[in-house]
Amino acid sequence: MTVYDPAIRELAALLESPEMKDVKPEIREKLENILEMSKKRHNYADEITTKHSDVLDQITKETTTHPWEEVFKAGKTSWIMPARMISSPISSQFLKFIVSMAKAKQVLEIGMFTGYTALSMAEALPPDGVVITCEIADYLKSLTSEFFSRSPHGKKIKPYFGPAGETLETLTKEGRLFDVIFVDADKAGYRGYVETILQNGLLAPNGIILADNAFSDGRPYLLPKSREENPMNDFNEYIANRPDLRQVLLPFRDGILAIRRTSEVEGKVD
Ligand SMILES: C[S@@+](CC[C@H](N)C(=O)[O-])C[C@H]1O[C@@H](n2cnc3c(N)ncnc32)[C@H](O)[C@@H]1O
Repeated sequence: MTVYDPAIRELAALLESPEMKDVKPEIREKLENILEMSKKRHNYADEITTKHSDVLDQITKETTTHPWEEVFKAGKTSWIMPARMISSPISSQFLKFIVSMAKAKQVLEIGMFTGYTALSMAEALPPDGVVITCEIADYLKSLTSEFFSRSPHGKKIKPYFGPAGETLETLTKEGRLFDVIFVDADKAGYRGYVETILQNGLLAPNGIILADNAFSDGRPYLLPKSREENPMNDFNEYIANRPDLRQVLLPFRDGILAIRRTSEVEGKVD
């Protein structure tokens, strides 16, 4: 289980630390209970949320067991891709809700990895719907193509390989318009991606942008707020300070910042 809340990680570390040896047993027990309650809350959300499809389950398991370190050592990737980058059943279900509620036909994803969220969103689209997903790592071409071939929804997914900034320019030239945009790639790139999306008119009327990892493991509210050291805070504040946008930070897992145009959120009166 990935723990995203730094307060819980701190508590777990404290319980393992030598400082605990002088602490009264009843206090230790209370602290252990607090940690347990947090795990139970997390597990309860997983239990109650609708389970993901069999193919998404296979992708999750095979991503976890994939030999990422060997692949890197063989020079096939430029870094050891951490399996923990894959999203969870809760995020999968949430994305499916948004795509279906938006009656989306055109979806854009920035950051495909092993295709878990791309396939999740494809599962919620009508037969003529499309998920365009951007990915920089060529190694993932054959892996994801094989994963997508296992699902009837896989044919709705069109991966574009290369740096996402360049792909956004290509998509602009192609005259694309997206109803739902899920941003889940390099954190330092988020601000530029969203600026390009809005400036180049890639977001359809009534469209929504969802930016994953808005909490970035606690960095935005725990680290100094400079742009270089804290790109996720820089992005979150940039969005929060734009009067033409409305946003809500959904505090589940590592946080998702949902963004819409102000004119499409604020109601009118006669
Ligand atoms: C967090 S993972 C995406 C996880 C995926 N959305 C999921 O939930 O299963 C981020 C991915 O973005 C890719 N990436 C990083 N920088 C990128 C860039 N500049 N352009 C395109 N893709 C990039 C990485 O290679 C990685 O596969």
